[in-house]
Amino acid sequence: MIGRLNHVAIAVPDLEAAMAQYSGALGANVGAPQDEPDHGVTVVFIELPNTKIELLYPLGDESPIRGFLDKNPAGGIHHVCYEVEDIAAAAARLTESGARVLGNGAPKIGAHGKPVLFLHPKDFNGCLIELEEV
Ligand SMILES: CC[C@H](C(=O)O)C(=O)SCCNC(=O)CCNC(=O)[C@H](O)C(C)(C)COP(=O)(O)OP(=O)(O)OC[C@H]1O[C@@H](n2cnc3c(N)ncnc32)[C@H](O)[C@@H]1OP(=O)(O)O
Ligand SMILES: [Co+2]
Repeated sequence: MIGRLNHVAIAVPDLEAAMAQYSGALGANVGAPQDEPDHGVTVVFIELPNTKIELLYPLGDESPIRGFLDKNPAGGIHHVCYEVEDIAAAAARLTESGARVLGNGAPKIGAHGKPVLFLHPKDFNGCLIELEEV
């Protein structure tokens, strides 16, 4: 069911500083900040030859990553995103297996304009998983 690794997301306490590190010290191709108010984050994508890095910074008072940054003030790996062909079928299979699909269970449109959903980290070895339909 899960396919390619679409991105690895890193929550950062200072978006500009993280962008400068990736473009400067790491010499990577860093995109422009993208506000995603429906998700409570500002994202920056860094294109790599085989996947992407997604820098995450809180947007608004209700950001779902605020708690993560409170616990990890220097930042940290926040989630991994796997691609799936059929997100509804994936959600049904995962729910059937006893995994928790976060939110109201319905996919939202993510940063790439595709449906995404999230699985509770406690159900997957402490790893927050995002699925993106491609
Ligand atoms: C524009 C979309 C973009 C895209 O790629 O398209 C995105 O990726 S948007 C990314 C931001 N959105 C989300 O992360 C939505 C899903 N996340 C959530 O609903 C919450 O973050 C949640 C429920 C995973 C955690 O919320 P919160 O931290 O407020 O709750 P708790 O403190 O109760 O956490 C419960 C438990 O989980 C541990 N935790 C929290 N976040 C993570 C994490 N990223 N990775 C691993 N573990 C995590 C937290 O420490 C708690 O553990 P405990 O042992 O009980 O203390
Ligand atoms: Co993501």
